[in-house]
Amino acid sequence: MELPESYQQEMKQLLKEEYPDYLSALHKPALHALRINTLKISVPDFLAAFPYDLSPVPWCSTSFYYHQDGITTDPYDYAGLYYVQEPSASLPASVLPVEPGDKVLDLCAAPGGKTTQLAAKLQGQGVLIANDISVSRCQILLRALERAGVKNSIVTSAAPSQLSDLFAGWFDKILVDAPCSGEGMFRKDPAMRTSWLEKGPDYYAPLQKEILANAVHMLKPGGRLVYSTCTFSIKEDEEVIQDALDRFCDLHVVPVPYADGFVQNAYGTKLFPHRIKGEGHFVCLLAKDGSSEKHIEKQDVAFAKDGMQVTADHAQIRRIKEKILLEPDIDIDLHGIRVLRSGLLLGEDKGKQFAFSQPMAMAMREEDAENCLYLSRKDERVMRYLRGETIDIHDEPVKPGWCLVCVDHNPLGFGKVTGHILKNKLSSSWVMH
Ligand SMILES: C[S@@+](CC[C@H](N)C(=O)[O-])C[C@H]1O[C@@H](n2cnc3c(N)ncnc32)[C@H](O)[C@@H]1O
Repeated sequence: MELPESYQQEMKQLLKEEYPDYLSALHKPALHALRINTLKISVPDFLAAFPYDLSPVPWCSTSFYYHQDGITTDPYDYAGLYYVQEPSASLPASVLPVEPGDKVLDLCAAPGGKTTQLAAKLQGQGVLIANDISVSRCQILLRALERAGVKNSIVTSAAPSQLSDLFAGWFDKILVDAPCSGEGMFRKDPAMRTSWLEKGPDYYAPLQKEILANAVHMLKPGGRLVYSTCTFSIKEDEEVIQDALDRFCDLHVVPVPYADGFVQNAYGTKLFPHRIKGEGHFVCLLAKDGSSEKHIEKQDVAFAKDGMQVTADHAQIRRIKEKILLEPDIDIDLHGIRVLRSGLLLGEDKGKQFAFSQPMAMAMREEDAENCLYLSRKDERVMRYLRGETIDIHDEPVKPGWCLVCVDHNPLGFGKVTGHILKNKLSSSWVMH
């Protein structure tokens, strides 16, 4: 589909002599990137082990372009070692200065690309509230957090106005990756051009202003907030920031580091597909005046059973019927808010036996298990295990009973060893099809 006429006029005004370059960029293929999950593996260790060609995305130290197929069916993807993320989408969370121990809110979080990036920055310390108004999209978000091995998140599905007073002045860092008209997606997803005609900047701008105002209300003095969109419209970007600056006199814009091709003004940074290798984004970093203190907790063993353990920062064990969860200990009563998951699901306690959950395996490190089966990524048993099959044990030194199955030292899931057989304990919804 052609670009909508009124959009063409807006972009001509915005880009002036660069407009033809923008148009020709729309005919080039979209670019693909993956972001290494540094909650599980360091960048050098991942690059040393991963067999595909990767090249760095200039504005995000954990993001890399890839050019091959097969990335989304690789065992390392299954192990949560990376997340496939459009290159320019890695900028917002990379400029939010999240530190371990922070209380972080991702207000429009689903499907979870930026949430998992924020969780990696927290390194398991502090708490991450991941919210999205759409319950169905929250299910995808929850799975992304589980696969990434995140222990300290709470997934809620609420309108920002429902959270605003409850969490007034509570968060150190907030990401508002707002719903938008998606102009930056026109190359990757031409269907966005049709939805732009139905819901364009005039539809989204009032919604974005309201979402951002609620977010600022939840930010601590001294806190930082990123507002981002994947659109170029001044109405949805600069004018939304101006509205927040008009409403909150203790708010100001903070410059973000420049990378080649960025377009920067007093409101933020724009990424255009003819200037950078990516689809397009707008990012603004805001600071609230003042200062606040926080302290980092040390990680303790929080749960241990049958030779498997999970460590956590400031967490408590909670039982909901048979389900056992490791829950971040926050001082806010979430009664009345739809909570899809609070913390990490450890497993189900059925009296005589305890069944470990797949999210627990994803949140463990090899040293958290007394009994591990180590498989190399070249071993054909890796894919058989991921397909839910029983696998043979060769001469690996594993003991009978619960066992953590690892690919190159990275946990994939549980099994139970009897003799020379490993019975597969992947739950059906995690089996690779
Ligand atoms: C751009 S997407 C977020 C993408 C996500 N941050 C990521 O990186 O994977 C915007 C999200 O805002 C949510 N949304 C729509 N209206 C909303 C509202 N009024 N309040 C909060 N979230 C809203 C949508 O469901 C959608 O998931």
